[in-house]
Amino acid sequence: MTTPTTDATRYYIGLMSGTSLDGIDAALVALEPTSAPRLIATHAEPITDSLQQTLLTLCHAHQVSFADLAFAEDAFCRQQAQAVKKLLAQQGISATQINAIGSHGQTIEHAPSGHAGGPAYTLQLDNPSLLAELTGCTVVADFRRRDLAAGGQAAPLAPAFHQVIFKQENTQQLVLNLGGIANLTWLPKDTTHPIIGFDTGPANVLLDAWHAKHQGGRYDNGGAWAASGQVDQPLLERLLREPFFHQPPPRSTGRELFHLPWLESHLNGDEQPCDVQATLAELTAISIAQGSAQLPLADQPVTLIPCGGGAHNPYVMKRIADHLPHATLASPSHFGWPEDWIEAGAFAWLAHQRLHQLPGNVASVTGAKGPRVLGGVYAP
Ligand SMILES: Nc1ncnc2c1ncn2[C@@H]1O[C@H](COP(=O)(O)OP(=O)(O)OP(=O)(O)O)[C@@H](O)[C@H]1O
Ligand SMILES: CC(=O)N[C@H]1[C@@H]2OC[C@@H](O2)[C@@H](O)[C@@H]1O[C@H](C)C(=O)O
Repeated sequence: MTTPTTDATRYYIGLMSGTSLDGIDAALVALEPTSAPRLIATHAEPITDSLQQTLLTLCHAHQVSFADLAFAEDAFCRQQAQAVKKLLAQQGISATQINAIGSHGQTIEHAPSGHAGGPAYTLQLDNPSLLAELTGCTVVADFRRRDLAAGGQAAPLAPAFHQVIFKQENTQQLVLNLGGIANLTWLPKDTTHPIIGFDTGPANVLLDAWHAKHQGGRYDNGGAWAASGQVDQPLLERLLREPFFHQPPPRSTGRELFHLPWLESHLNGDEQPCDVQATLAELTAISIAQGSAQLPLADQPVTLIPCGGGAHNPYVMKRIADHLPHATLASPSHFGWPEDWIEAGAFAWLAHQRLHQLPGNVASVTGAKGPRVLGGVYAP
């Protein structure tokens, strides 16, 4: 992360806070006309327990007051600004050297097929006007809704960036993001096939929630608790009946489907908690394997690039590797992108795409009618 920059270097900051609600990731990225995006520096701003609770409540609320929404948005935006300021201070860079911040915002609800017959929507809590004011930087935000307006799922958006940073000639690659939700990006060997990418289902969102309920703390470190349990096969089969797992791509999902009450509605009540955790790890692995089986050429050798916080969970990674015997693992760090910084990096790159009037989506991934320039620009 210390490669020298040149005069033509353009700095962007990507801000991402995902479904795990664990923190705001800020990535400083150098984008030069002739080379691949480079990660220069990073800062993770933890989301305080109280803001995490507020956001969780919003995600699962049936009714929300405007005042609560405004309170959460303001608190979230101020933590984003903190993240930017710390990143800049750490690098001795001024706001004027930043071309733009790409702000994903916090997804509160994602309903790409609408709800109860209503219009499709995806809702990210974000206040790009305030962020521009607090940081003095141009902010690009609202990346998902243009893809949705063009008939797409609005997610996942990272596949375009995966192609930019990972693509190698004559190699079939599968990028796996193990966040709250897991998603796959298939980068085909040749250009006769389009890129495919989709959410496969829950990953840490359920593992974290079940662990918090029974063990406390934010996550099952290393998957040790899951490893102490036995997979409950009948429970696994009941969970796998969920129609989302059987949908063809394009598909995307979130906390609105995969939450603790969803899990609890499938329990008999006599399960050992550690066995449920082992079953959730297995559900993550099997739904990824089933997703990969939906891809063309799925049984041929493939390079699997694991990203996201779940890549730090050796138990889940072992279960995935066992279900994908044709895959050879390659660390994203070999490509200059450590696993925890790819999504934030993607939003820096998406901001650059927006400022240059270039498309941010991949229509073959999201199902949109075509490539679209994503996001709105907020001047400093
Ligand atoms: N050492 C570890 N052991 C087990 N799990 C871990 C470890 N480190 C991180 N994780 C998991 O990774 C999660 C954070 O992952 P990440 O930051 O990729 O999620 P996210 O970006 O919020 O999700 P999404 O990609 O769905 O938006 C934590 O909540 C935890 O479940
Ligand atoms: C609606 C939404 O916020 N979706 C997230 C979530 O987290 C992982 C997965 O579900 C992916 O679809 C997406 O995020 C990444 C950054 C994406 O758009 O590629």
